Amino acid sequence: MITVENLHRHFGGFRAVDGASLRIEPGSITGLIGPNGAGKTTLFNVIAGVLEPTSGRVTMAGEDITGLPPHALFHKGLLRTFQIAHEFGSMTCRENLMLVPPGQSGEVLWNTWFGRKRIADEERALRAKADEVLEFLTISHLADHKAGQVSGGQKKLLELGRTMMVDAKIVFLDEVGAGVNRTLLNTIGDAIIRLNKERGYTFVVIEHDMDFIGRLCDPVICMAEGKVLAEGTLDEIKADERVIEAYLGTGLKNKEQVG
Ligand SMILES: Nc1ncnc2c1ncn2[C@@H]1O[C@H](COP(=O)(O)OP(=O)(O)OP(=O)(O)O)[C@@H](O)[C@H]1O
Repeated sequence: MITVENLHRHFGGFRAVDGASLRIEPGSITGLIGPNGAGKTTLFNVIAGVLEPTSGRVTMAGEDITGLPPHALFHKGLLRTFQIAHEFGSMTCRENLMLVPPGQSGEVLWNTWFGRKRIADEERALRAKADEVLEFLTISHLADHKAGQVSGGQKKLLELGRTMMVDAKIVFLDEVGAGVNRTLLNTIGDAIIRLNKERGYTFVVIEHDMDFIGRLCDPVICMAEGKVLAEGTLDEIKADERVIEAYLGTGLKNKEQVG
Protein backbone atom coordinates (compact mmCIF):
# COMPACT_ATOMS: atom_id res chain seq x y z
CA MET A 1 0.00 0.00 0.00
CA ILE A 2 1.12 3.54 -0.75
CA THR A 3 0.22 6.29 1.66
CA VAL A 4 0.65 9.95 0.95
CA GLU A 5 0.49 12.16 4.01
CA ASN A 6 0.02 15.90 3.87
CA LEU A 7 2.16 16.24 0.76
CA HIS A 8 3.18 19.67 -0.48
CA ARG A 9 5.02 20.68 -3.61
CA HIS A 10 5.37 24.39 -4.15
CA PHE A 11 6.84 26.24 -7.12
CA GLY A 12 8.00 29.54 -5.66
CA GLY A 13 4.88 30.81 -3.90
CA PHE A 14 2.53 28.59 -5.92
CA ARG A 15 1.16 25.51 -4.17
CA ALA A 16 0.74 22.96 -6.98
CA VAL A 17 0.27 20.21 -4.38
CA ASP A 18 -1.11 21.70 -1.20
CA GLY A 19 -1.44 19.14 1.59
CA ALA A 20 -2.67 16.09 -0.35
CA SER A 21 -3.30 12.89 1.62
CA LEU A 22 -4.43 9.61 0.11
CA ARG A 23 -3.99 5.83 0.15
CA ILE A 24 -3.51 3.49 -2.75
CA GLU A 25 -4.64 -0.02 -1.92
CA PRO A 26 -2.62 -2.94 -3.29
CA GLY A 27 -4.39 -4.66 -6.15
CA SER A 28 -6.50 -1.63 -7.01
CA ILE A 29 -6.75 0.37 -10.20
CA THR A 30 -7.09 3.80 -8.66
CA GLY A 31 -8.20 6.69 -10.86
CA LEU A 32 -6.93 10.21 -10.26
CA ILE A 33 -9.11 12.89 -11.79
CA GLY A 34 -9.56 16.61 -11.37
CA PRO A 35 -9.75 19.77 -13.43
CA ASN A 36 -6.73 21.07 -15.36
CA GLY A 37 -4.05 22.35 -13.02
CA ALA A 38 -5.37 20.39 -10.02
CA GLY A 39 -1.88 19.09 -9.26
CA LYS A 40 -2.30 15.48 -10.43
CA THR A 41 0.88 15.24 -12.51
CA THR A 42 2.89 17.08 -9.87
CA LEU A 43 1.63 14.63 -7.23
CA PHE A 44 2.62 11.71 -9.50
CA ASN A 45 6.05 13.18 -10.06
CA VAL A 46 6.66 13.61 -6.35
CA ILE A 47 5.55 10.05 -5.53
CA ALA A 48 7.65 8.66 -8.41
CA GLY A 49 10.77 10.53 -7.31
CA VAL A 50 10.93 12.87 -10.29
CA LEU A 51 10.31 15.93 -8.10
CA GLU A 52 11.33 16.52 -4.48
CA PRO A 53 8.42 17.26 -2.17
CA THR A 54 8.39 20.58 -0.35
CA SER A 55 7.10 18.67 2.69
CA GLY A 56 5.06 15.62 3.58
CA ARG A 57 5.59 11.88 3.52
CA VAL A 58 5.15 8.97 1.13
CA THR A 59 5.33 5.36 2.31
CA MET A 60 5.21 2.07 0.45
CA ALA A 61 4.27 -1.01 2.47
CA GLY A 62 5.17 0.94 5.60
CA GLU A 63 8.61 2.00 4.35
CA ASP A 64 9.37 5.70 3.99
CA ILE A 65 10.09 6.32 0.29
CA THR A 66 9.77 10.11 0.35
CA GLY A 67 12.14 11.73 -2.13
CA LEU A 68 13.76 8.48 -3.30
CA PRO A 69 15.03 8.83 -6.88
CA PRO A 70 13.25 6.98 -9.71
CA HIS A 71 15.92 4.27 -10.03
CA ALA A 72 15.63 3.38 -6.33
CA LEU A 73 11.85 3.19 -6.67
CA PHE A 74 12.26 1.14 -9.85
CA HIS A 75 14.09 -1.50 -7.80
CA LYS A 76 11.17 -1.55 -5.37
CA GLY A 77 8.75 -2.14 -8.25
CA LEU A 78 7.29 1.38 -8.40
CA LEU A 79 7.27 2.70 -11.95
CA ARG A 80 5.97 5.73 -13.75
CA THR A 81 5.62 5.38 -17.50
CA PHE A 82 7.45 7.88 -19.64
CA GLN A 83 7.18 8.68 -23.28
CA ILE A 84 9.62 6.77 -25.44
CA ALA A 85 12.56 9.16 -25.61
CA HIS A 86 13.22 10.65 -29.03
CA GLU A 87 16.64 9.02 -29.25
CA PHE A 88 15.14 5.56 -28.92
CA GLY A 89 12.74 6.15 -31.81
CA SER A 90 15.17 4.66 -34.29
CA MET A 91 15.37 1.40 -32.36
CA THR A 92 12.75 -1.29 -32.92
CA CYS A 93 9.86 -1.88 -30.54
CA ARG A 94 11.47 -5.13 -29.41
CA GLU A 95 14.80 -3.41 -28.75
CA ASN A 96 13.06 -0.71 -26.73
CA LEU A 97 11.64 -3.39 -24.47
CA MET A 98 14.94 -5.26 -24.23
CA LEU A 99 16.61 -2.10 -22.96
CA VAL A 100 14.54 -1.94 -19.81
CA PRO A 101 15.79 -4.51 -17.30
CA PRO A 102 18.65 -3.04 -15.26
CA GLY A 103 21.88 -4.79 -14.38
CA GLN A 104 22.40 -6.75 -17.58
CA SER A 105 25.77 -8.43 -17.58
CA GLY A 106 26.63 -6.94 -20.95
CA GLU A 107 26.86 -3.53 -19.34
CA VAL A 108 29.94 -4.53 -17.41
CA LEU A 109 33.23 -4.61 -19.32
CA TRP A 110 34.53 -7.52 -17.28
CA ASN A 111 31.64 -9.61 -18.44
CA THR A 112 32.07 -8.74 -22.09
CA TRP A 113 35.53 -10.35 -21.89
CA PHE A 114 34.80 -13.30 -19.66
CA GLY A 115 31.12 -13.97 -19.90
CA ARG A 116 30.20 -14.11 -23.54
CA LYS A 117 28.02 -17.18 -23.11
CA ARG A 118 26.21 -15.67 -20.19
CA ILE A 119 25.52 -12.51 -22.17
CA ALA A 120 24.20 -14.53 -25.10
CA ASP A 121 21.92 -16.49 -22.75
CA GLU A 122 20.68 -13.30 -21.13
CA GLU A 123 20.01 -11.67 -24.46
CA ARG A 124 18.04 -14.69 -25.63
CA ALA A 125 15.96 -14.63 -22.43
CA LEU A 126 15.36 -10.87 -22.79
CA ARG A 127 14.31 -11.28 -26.39
CA ALA A 128 11.86 -14.04 -25.45
CA LYS A 129 10.48 -11.87 -22.66
CA ALA A 130 10.10 -8.89 -25.01
CA ASP A 131 8.27 -11.06 -27.54
CA GLU A 132 5.97 -12.36 -24.80
CA VAL A 133 5.19 -8.78 -23.76
CA LEU A 134 4.49 -7.72 -27.36
CA GLU A 135 2.13 -10.66 -27.74
CA PHE A 136 0.34 -9.87 -24.48
CA LEU A 137 -0.23 -6.34 -25.77
CA THR A 138 -1.39 -7.64 -29.17
CA ILE A 139 1.38 -5.79 -31.03
CA SER A 140 3.65 -8.70 -32.04
CA HIS A 141 3.45 -7.47 -35.62
CA LEU A 142 5.33 -4.31 -34.54
CA ALA A 143 8.34 -6.13 -33.05
CA ASP A 144 10.70 -5.07 -35.85
CA HIS A 145 9.13 -1.66 -36.51
CA LYS A 146 11.01 1.42 -35.39
CA ALA A 147 9.44 2.81 -32.20
CA GLY A 148 9.49 6.32 -33.68
CA GLN A 149 7.26 5.23 -36.53
CA VAL A 150 4.37 3.48 -34.75
CA SER A 151 1.15 5.37 -33.92
CA GLY A 152 0.63 7.36 -30.72
CA GLY A 153 -1.59 4.66 -29.25
CA GLN A 154 0.84 1.91 -30.11
CA LYS A 155 3.58 3.93 -28.39
CA LYS A 156 1.41 4.05 -25.27
CA LEU A 157 1.11 0.26 -25.38
CA LEU A 158 4.87 0.04 -25.70
CA GLU A 159 5.30 2.32 -22.68
CA LEU A 160 3.02 0.01 -20.74
CA GLY A 161 5.02 -2.93 -22.09
CA ARG A 162 8.19 -1.53 -20.57
CA THR A 163 6.68 -1.92 -17.12
CA MET A 164 6.14 -5.61 -17.92
CA MET A 165 9.84 -6.20 -18.57
CA VAL A 166 10.52 -5.85 -14.86
CA ASP A 167 8.69 -7.08 -11.82
CA ALA A 168 6.47 -4.02 -11.42
CA LYS A 169 4.23 -3.89 -8.39
CA ILE A 170 2.72 -0.47 -8.83
CA VAL A 171 2.53 1.51 -12.03
CA PHE A 172 1.63 5.18 -12.47
CA LEU A 173 0.06 6.05 -15.81
CA ASP A 174 -0.32 9.70 -16.77
CA GLU A 175 -2.98 10.34 -19.42
CA VAL A 176 -2.43 7.11 -21.23
CA GLY A 177 -5.49 7.80 -23.38
CA ALA A 178 -4.50 11.26 -24.62
CA GLY A 179 -4.63 11.37 -28.41
CA VAL A 180 -5.37 7.64 -28.69
CA ASN A 181 -8.22 6.32 -30.85
CA ARG A 182 -11.10 4.42 -29.25
CA THR A 183 -10.02 0.97 -30.48
CA LEU A 184 -6.49 1.30 -29.15
CA LEU A 185 -7.78 2.86 -25.95
CA ASN A 186 -9.86 -0.28 -25.43
CA THR A 187 -6.78 -2.44 -26.07
CA ILE A 188 -4.82 -0.40 -23.52
CA GLY A 189 -7.72 -0.73 -21.05
CA ASP A 190 -7.86 -4.51 -21.60
CA ALA A 191 -4.10 -4.80 -21.01
CA ILE A 192 -4.37 -2.80 -17.77
CA ILE A 193 -7.24 -4.96 -16.50
CA ARG A 194 -5.41 -8.19 -17.39
CA LEU A 195 -2.16 -7.02 -15.76
CA ASN A 196 -4.16 -6.15 -12.67
CA LYS A 197 -6.16 -9.38 -12.50
CA GLU A 198 -3.64 -11.89 -13.82
CA ARG A 199 -0.36 -10.45 -12.57
CA GLY A 200 -1.42 -8.50 -9.51
CA TYR A 201 -0.29 -5.08 -10.71
CA THR A 202 -1.58 -2.06 -8.84
CA PHE A 203 -2.27 0.94 -11.07
CA VAL A 204 -2.77 4.62 -10.48
CA VAL A 205 -4.23 6.25 -13.55
CA ILE A 206 -4.55 9.95 -14.37
CA GLU A 207 -7.10 10.34 -17.12
CA HIS A 208 -9.58 12.90 -18.38
CA ASP A 209 -11.65 10.33 -20.30
CA MET A 210 -14.43 9.46 -17.87
CA ASP A 211 -15.58 6.38 -19.83
CA PHE A 212 -12.08 4.97 -19.48
CA ILE A 213 -11.97 5.83 -15.77
CA GLY A 214 -15.45 4.34 -15.25
CA ARG A 215 -14.51 1.09 -16.97
CA LEU A 216 -11.23 0.60 -15.11
CA CYS A 217 -11.04 2.43 -11.85
CA ASP A 218 -12.31 1.83 -8.36
CA PRO A 219 -11.76 3.88 -6.33
CA VAL A 220 -11.57 7.25 -8.03
CA ILE A 221 -9.84 10.13 -6.26
CA CYS A 222 -10.65 13.68 -7.27
CA MET A 223 -8.12 16.46 -6.73
CA ALA A 224 -8.61 20.20 -7.00
CA GLU A 225 -6.27 23.05 -6.17
CA GLY A 226 -3.55 20.72 -4.91
CA LYS A 227 -5.78 18.88 -2.44
CA VAL A 228 -7.79 15.67 -2.42
CA LEU A 229 -11.40 16.69 -2.69
CA ALA A 230 -13.28 13.38 -2.71
CA GLU A 231 -12.86 9.64 -3.07
CA GLY A 232 -15.31 6.92 -4.05
CA THR A 233 -16.73 5.10 -7.04
CA LEU A 234 -16.98 7.19 -10.20
CA ASP A 235 -20.76 7.49 -9.69
CA GLU A 236 -20.26 8.76 -6.13
CA ILE A 237 -17.62 11.21 -7.33
CA LYS A 238 -19.83 12.50 -10.13
CA ALA A 239 -22.64 13.12 -7.68
CA ASP A 240 -20.40 14.96 -5.20
CA GLU A 241 -21.29 18.66 -4.99
CA ARG A 242 -17.69 19.69 -4.26
CA VAL A 243 -16.47 17.85 -7.35
CA ILE A 244 -19.13 19.45 -9.56
CA GLU A 245 -18.18 22.86 -8.14
CA ALA A 246 -14.50 22.27 -8.84
CA TYR A 247 -15.16 21.27 -12.46
CA LEU A 248 -17.69 24.09 -12.98
CA GLY A 249 -15.10 26.55 -11.81
CA THR A 250 -12.86 25.60 -14.69
CA GLY A 251 -15.42 26.07 -17.46
CA LEU A 252 -17.79 24.16 -19.64
CA LYS A 253 -15.29 21.81 -21.27
CA ASN A 254 -14.40 20.09 -18.02
CA LYS A 255 -17.96 20.18 -16.76
CA GLU A 256 -19.04 18.17 -19.78
CA GLN A 257 -16.26 15.69 -19.19
CA VAL A 258 -17.36 14.87 -15.66
CA GLY A 259 -21.10 14.98 -16.41
N1 LIG B 1 7.74 23.20 -12.88
C1 LIG B 1 6.73 24.01 -12.59
N2 LIG B 1 6.92 25.31 -12.30
C2 LIG B 1 5.89 26.13 -12.00
N3 LIG B 1 4.60 25.75 -11.95
C3 LIG B 1 4.34 24.46 -12.23
C4 LIG B 1 5.37 23.53 -12.57
N4 LIG B 1 4.79 22.31 -12.78
C5 LIG B 1 3.46 22.50 -12.62
N5 LIG B 1 3.19 23.77 -12.28
C6 LIG B 1 1.86 24.32 -12.02
O1 LIG B 1 1.25 23.54 -11.03
C7 LIG B 1 -0.15 23.41 -11.30
C8 LIG B 1 -0.51 21.95 -11.28
O2 LIG B 1 0.02 21.35 -12.46
P1 LIG B 1 -0.17 19.80 -12.78
O3 LIG B 1 0.42 19.56 -14.12
O4 LIG B 1 0.30 19.00 -11.64
O5 LIG B 1 -1.76 19.70 -12.87
P2 LIG B 1 -2.66 18.54 -13.48
O6 LIG B 1 -3.76 18.31 -12.51
O7 LIG B 1 -1.83 17.38 -13.84
O8 LIG B 1 -3.23 19.24 -14.78
P3 LIG B 1 -3.63 18.65 -16.21
O9 LIG B 1 -4.86 17.85 -16.00
O10 LIG B 1 -3.90 19.88 -17.00
O11 LIG B 1 -2.46 17.86 -16.71
C9 LIG B 1 -0.42 24.11 -12.62
O12 LIG B 1 -0.96 25.39 -12.36
C10 LIG B 1 0.94 24.22 -13.23
O13 LIG B 1 1.04 25.38 -14.05
